[in-house]
Amino acid sequence: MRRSIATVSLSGTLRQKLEAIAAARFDGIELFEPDFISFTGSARELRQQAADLGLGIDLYQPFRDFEGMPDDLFRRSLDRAERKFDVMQELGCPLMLVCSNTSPASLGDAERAAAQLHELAERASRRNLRIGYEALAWGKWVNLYRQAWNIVEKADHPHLGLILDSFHTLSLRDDPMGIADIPGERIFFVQMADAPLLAMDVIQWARHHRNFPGQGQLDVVTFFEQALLAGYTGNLSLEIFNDVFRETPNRRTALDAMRSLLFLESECKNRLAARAQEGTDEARAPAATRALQRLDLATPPAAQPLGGFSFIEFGVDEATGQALASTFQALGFAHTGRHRSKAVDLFCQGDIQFVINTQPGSEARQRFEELGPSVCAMGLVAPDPVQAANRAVALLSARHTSPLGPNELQLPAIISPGGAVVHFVRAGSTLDADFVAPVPRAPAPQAGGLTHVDHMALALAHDQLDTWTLFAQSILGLGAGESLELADPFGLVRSCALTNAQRNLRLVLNVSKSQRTRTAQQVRATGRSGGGVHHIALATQDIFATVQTLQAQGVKWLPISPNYYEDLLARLDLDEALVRRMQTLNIVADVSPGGGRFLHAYTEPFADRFFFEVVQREGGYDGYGAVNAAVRMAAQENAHQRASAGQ
Ligand SMILES: O=C(O)c1ccc(O)c(O)c1
Ligand SMILES: [Mg+2]
Repeated sequence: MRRSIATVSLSGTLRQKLEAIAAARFDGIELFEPDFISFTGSARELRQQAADLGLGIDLYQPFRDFEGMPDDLFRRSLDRAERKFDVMQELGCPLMLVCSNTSPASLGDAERAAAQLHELAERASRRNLRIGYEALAWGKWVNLYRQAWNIVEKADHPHLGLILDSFHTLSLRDDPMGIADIPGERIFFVQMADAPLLAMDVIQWARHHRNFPGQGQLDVVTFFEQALLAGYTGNLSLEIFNDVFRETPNRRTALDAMRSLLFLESECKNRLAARAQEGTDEARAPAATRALQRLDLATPPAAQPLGGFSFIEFGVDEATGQALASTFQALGFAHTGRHRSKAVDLFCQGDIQFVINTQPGSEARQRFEELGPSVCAMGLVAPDPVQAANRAVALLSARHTSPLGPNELQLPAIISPGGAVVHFVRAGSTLDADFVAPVPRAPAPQAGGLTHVDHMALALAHDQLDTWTLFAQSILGLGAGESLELADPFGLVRSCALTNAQRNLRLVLNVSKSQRTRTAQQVRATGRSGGGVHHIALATQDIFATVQTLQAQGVKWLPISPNYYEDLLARLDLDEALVRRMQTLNIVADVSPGGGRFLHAYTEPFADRFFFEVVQREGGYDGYGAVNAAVRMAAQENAHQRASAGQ
């Protein structure tokens, strides 16, 4: 299919937008009229620039408030259209988008609307142009694709067809299932947009909060599959009005855009293949088969069920490495290995492997120079690591190869947004082969009963959230969970959780909505890349024993206000003796309606950057203790102020 994107979706001047769109290998653009009006060159020059970049100008949009007008206004609009047709011919653009009328002057008479669109299509046909009619969710009379299709059918002109936009249909919770019954050749264009579910006015939602498929919560796969079942073979296009995209570097946005289309195509292809084979849907099976035969939908290697974190690697300098090693040992990690050929150390506890990399000149070290102490790489368990990396590359991740020492294994790896390396490793494999027994630097600590990494939380710059969400969904196969706003003493932090179906790989993405929160300060401190690890949560089956043991080894737990425990007693039906024990150990709690319970405690931050959390999940608890985040952030701020005052 031809892949295109509306110019409104990206930041920059029109010229810069075209360059970013071409670099991401799109076939064409939807030219958003305001972008053309403010363009400094002529239509012919734009046509040439686009052609030089290998881009077609596939759609001119939008043409507003046309159909269903009183006669005098209709005549004036025809003149307006003829002028736009002149421009389109100069641009070499074959199709105009007419969106449903929002004018108070318009009349709700479908016959009139059809007759007027017929006339417009007739005028367009004289110049070999075509008209596509789109239902806007807030059109005065026409909001639904069925209404728009009804008018297109009535108008009955070969140069008039329907334009579908997933946002308008799905935002109104209209049923897309009827789309498959529309003749595919009468659908002239399909615009795709996803969006988070927000309770707000639909115009505001549409003009500020759309995002790419795979970044939101609308069922865009079902929508697009319906168009394919209808027999649609035209453009697969993105039209995204998004306040953050307007300021995000447009090369990244364009790559995300292409990734989202490849992902959408492959998801639809899987659906169609299932429909064609299973015989579960007799009525649609032939249409699914035809669509698969006709279309060259993207086919990345299949998604795999990833396991959890195999290892997490920290890139630091020697001094920070020493401090981190002490922290790990206090947390009950044994120093089990020294790398054969590099300044790299391995610390283990349960199934957790932490790596400290201080190798001068290494990428880990470069990352430290750029970001400060952070996670530079991680290993994720995959049934077939090579295929997992190949899927990521097919979905536009950069492949990563590291310089190998003697006898070292090359793990398939890719670069995640922001630059950390993601390695894929087989279940049960360890890093031991690359490491030898270290010279003991300190008496071995007592293990703290930590078993595995429960989740990793990242602090991201605000324009990285959508990029990360798409990466996590399309490449790591995670699904979006709760998205919450948490109150820091100096502003709100949005926290979005993602997890896989097996619940053994969990990520939390934090973005500060204020410039003044600790999260925002940490993100700023990481410089250009904007973001890094925020905290790492480690699981235990006995948090009381763990916290006590680790405290005795020097771990400093974040002090929680006594008021918190009084509130806990009032709020939750917890045993008082239990709560008092929690209080002595600074353990906090959450419960879920289904009877699940979450007990957790936070360490004081490491180097003012990230912290560790110890967590105990019980009874199917599936969240992250977000109710306690405000208390945690206030406690961190108090600790920070105390530390600053003490200096
Ligand atoms: O917000 C708008 O006005 C607008 C214009 C054109 C479109 O295709 C659309 O989906 C929305
Ligand atoms: Mg649209």
